[in-house]
Amino acid sequence: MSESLTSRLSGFHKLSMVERHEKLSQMLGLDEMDLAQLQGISALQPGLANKMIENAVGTFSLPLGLGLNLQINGRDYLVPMAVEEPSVVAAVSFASKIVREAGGFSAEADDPIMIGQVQLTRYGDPTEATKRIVAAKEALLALANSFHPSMVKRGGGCKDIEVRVLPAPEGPRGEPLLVVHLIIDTQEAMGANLINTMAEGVAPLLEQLTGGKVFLRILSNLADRRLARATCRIPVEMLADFDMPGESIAEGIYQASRFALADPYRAATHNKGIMNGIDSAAIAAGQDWRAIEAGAHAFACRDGQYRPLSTWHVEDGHLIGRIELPMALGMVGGPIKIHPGVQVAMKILRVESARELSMVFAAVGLAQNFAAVRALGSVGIQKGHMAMHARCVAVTAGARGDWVEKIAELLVTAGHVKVEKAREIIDSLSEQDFRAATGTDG
Ligand SMILES: CC(C)(COP(=O)([O-])OP(=O)([O-])OC[C@H]1O[C@@H](n2cnc3c(N)ncnc32)[C@H](O)[C@@H]1OP(=O)([O-])[O-])[C@@H](O)C(=O)NCCC(=O)NCCSC(=O)C[C@@](C)(O)CC(=O)[O-]
Ligand SMILES: NC(=O)C1=CN([C@@H]2O[C@H](COP(=O)(O)OP(=O)(O)OC[C@H]3O[C@@H](n4cnc5c(N)ncnc54)[C@H](O)[C@@H]3O)[C@@H](O)[C@H]2O)C=CC1
Repeated sequence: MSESLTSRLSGFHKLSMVERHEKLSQMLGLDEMDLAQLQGISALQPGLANKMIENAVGTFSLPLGLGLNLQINGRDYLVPMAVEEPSVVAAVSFASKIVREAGGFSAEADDPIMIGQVQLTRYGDPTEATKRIVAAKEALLALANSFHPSMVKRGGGCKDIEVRVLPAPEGPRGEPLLVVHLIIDTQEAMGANLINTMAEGVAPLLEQLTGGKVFLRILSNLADRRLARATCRIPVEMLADFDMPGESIAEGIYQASRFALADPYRAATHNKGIMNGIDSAAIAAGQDWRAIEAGAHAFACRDGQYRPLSTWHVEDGHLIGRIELPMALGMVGGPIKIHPGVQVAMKILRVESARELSMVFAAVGLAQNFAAVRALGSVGIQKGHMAMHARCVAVTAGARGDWVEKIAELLVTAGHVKVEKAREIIDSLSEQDFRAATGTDG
């Protein structure tokens, strides 16, 4: 495995899957088991699936693609992406190709600090209850850490206690809410289970200190102390395309950013585009993508209005993009060391820490967004997206084998990417071609 591996794999998408495997083997030293995993031959076995979840009746597959061309902080990354939607992987690779020519992404991530919440009720006077909890901070920290001494040895564990008094919501009980936050360094883990253990562990002492009653004890997915950020800076002239000057493309991207900043209806779609990339990478890398989603959307409305997670503006002849969002990821825990597909994905990703993984995901999100808003602000999304979606349309209409590409091309040329059109094309084929195209020639 070479440190200087390049993610710039021009024409990778034109290779057959076998050729792509050969290329990956050469570059990353993947062994036969890894390749068998990619080919689905040694995919997640039912026996293991039965240990992972309840009522297991089988396993479920998704296409796995490789996001290419990514360069972050001077290092190249190949990003495995598990996703069912056409054009997502192409879009990340496309955007990353432009950004690397402009110097690549810069990214950074906070320390892995998470929040565990304990909800206290019937505590009496909130000021007095708060005072007692704050006074017992050292005892609470020691108690929390006693449930995970190995985390403390690693340099993590519960680092601080905060008390929040929140106004009572509408309803019959008028008591303000008293919420204790455990501020926990989870090191290389996403941390949910260990945080929950600590939150449950300190609850009896909190009840004893305040005379109150604890109800919920659980982590917060609004991981706003564990943010990842990525930026890119592209000379405007590099954006020229579709017979349009770079200035016009940059203007379209800037207008997309303004639209999303002003309007939650647009911001939701803008952020969906970002999550196209992040979720796909998260699924492949065995991360809890519901936790990432929940954190991202809660963070997006932190000032009271739902806003975009990324912004774009032009400065000194450069298009500047920025993204910032919570990123609670792990290199250990959950399915990460168990799922065989995740093992291969991690070999391909070559990240050494949860922080590094967070930076990669942030850059993937920004790349995905760049590709979408570049298309949306110029020729529209359908041109690039529908060209790739045409293959799914052809399959839906009954095409099989090599005929899928042929029919997809005919659909794009006809400018009519619809199942009815694909059926019409298939029905118009000679009997021999029809049989070949629909896989019914025996
Ligand atoms: C689709 C492209 C990339 C085509 O763009 P293109 O101009 O045909 O690409 P190109 O031929 O210039 O190729 C440049 C690079 O892109 C990659 N690439 C190019 N083609 C392929 C391919 N077939 N398979 C794999 N990779 C591909 C590949 O890395 C290639 O480098 P090369 O290998 O040539 O050195 C472009 O039109 C694009 O980025 N469109 C946007 C697509 C998009 O955003 N899709 C997301 C789904 S839509 C959605 O759900 C979100 C949305 C839109 O609602 C979000 C929002 O509203 O903000
Ligand atoms: N609201 C949410 O997001 C919730 C998520 N979950 C699930 O919890 C799981 C994540 O919980 P975790 O506690 O992260 O996983 P986990 O319960 O598998 O624990 C990870 C363990 O790895 C060990 N470890 C070894 N080396 C480590 C290192 N260098 N740094 C840190 N820990 C190290 C620690 O003992 C730690 O407890 C995910 O599967 C998630 O789906 C569970 C409940 C709620």
